[in-house]
Amino acid sequence: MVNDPTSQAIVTFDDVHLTYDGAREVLRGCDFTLRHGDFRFLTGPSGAGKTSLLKLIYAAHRQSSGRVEVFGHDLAEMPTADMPKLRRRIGVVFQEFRLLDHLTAFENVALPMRVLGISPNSYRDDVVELLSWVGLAHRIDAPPTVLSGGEKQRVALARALVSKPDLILADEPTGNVDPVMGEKIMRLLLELNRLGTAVIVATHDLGLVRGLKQPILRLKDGKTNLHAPIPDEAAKEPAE
Ligand SMILES: Nc1ncnc2c1ncn2[C@@H]1O[C@H](COP(=O)(O)OP(=O)(O)OP(=O)(O)O)[C@@H](O)[C@H]1O
Repeated sequence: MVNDPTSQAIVTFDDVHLTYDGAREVLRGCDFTLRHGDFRFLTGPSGAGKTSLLKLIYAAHRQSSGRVEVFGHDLAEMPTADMPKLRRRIGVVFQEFRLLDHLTAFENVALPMRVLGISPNSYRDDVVELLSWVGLAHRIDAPPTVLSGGEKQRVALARALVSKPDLILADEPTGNVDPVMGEKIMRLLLELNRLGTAVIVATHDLGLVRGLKQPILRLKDGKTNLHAPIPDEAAKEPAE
């Protein structure tokens, strides 16, 4: 098993607690491991802490106690100067998109590559292909200000994928799109996962989760529990 990439932990949570403003404890002892090639749906009621958990992995928040390791690094020990390097390996699709209004859709998707100083010749085709794939070939020169919520969401998804990250964190990536596009986005994430990318998708949409046959990390009462995939015929959330 030495150097077996499938055994590599990408994310490890060890008794992780998170309290906002010293008052409400959102996470109350989360323990889980995400390994190379894993796909997990992260489910739980609104306000359960799904976005907060993803933000801890991305080092956008710091846990109150416990240990968060990403790519083998203890984030509490990691110098701030090393954070950009870690984040480059993570593709994020957060609910608030964070697109730049003065750039076109193409430029927004290309931005992570530009920031890395990569020559446009080596990513231009990938950006065009990704935008076509998410159904936005005709909007390539449009700024976010003229795009719908669903279109912005798809630009954000393309931007998260362009650098071919080792880990994708997607927060409700199908929240603003119609069911056909939602299914297409999920199939793309599954395909990337099959190619080796670890993926966590936070979602309320149990209709989408059902039938995709992926394990579920259920967040309830501040704790995570791993569940088997929901079978096609079942529409309910997994029982505790
Ligand atoms: N920066 C913050 N400061 C204070 N409280 C916060 C902050 N971010 C989130 N919260 C609170 O933490 C709780 C969990 O929020 P979070 O967004 O992580 O839940 P969620 O499961 O992603 O919810 P949803 O499914 O509605 O998006 C909520 O009660 C929220 O109000």
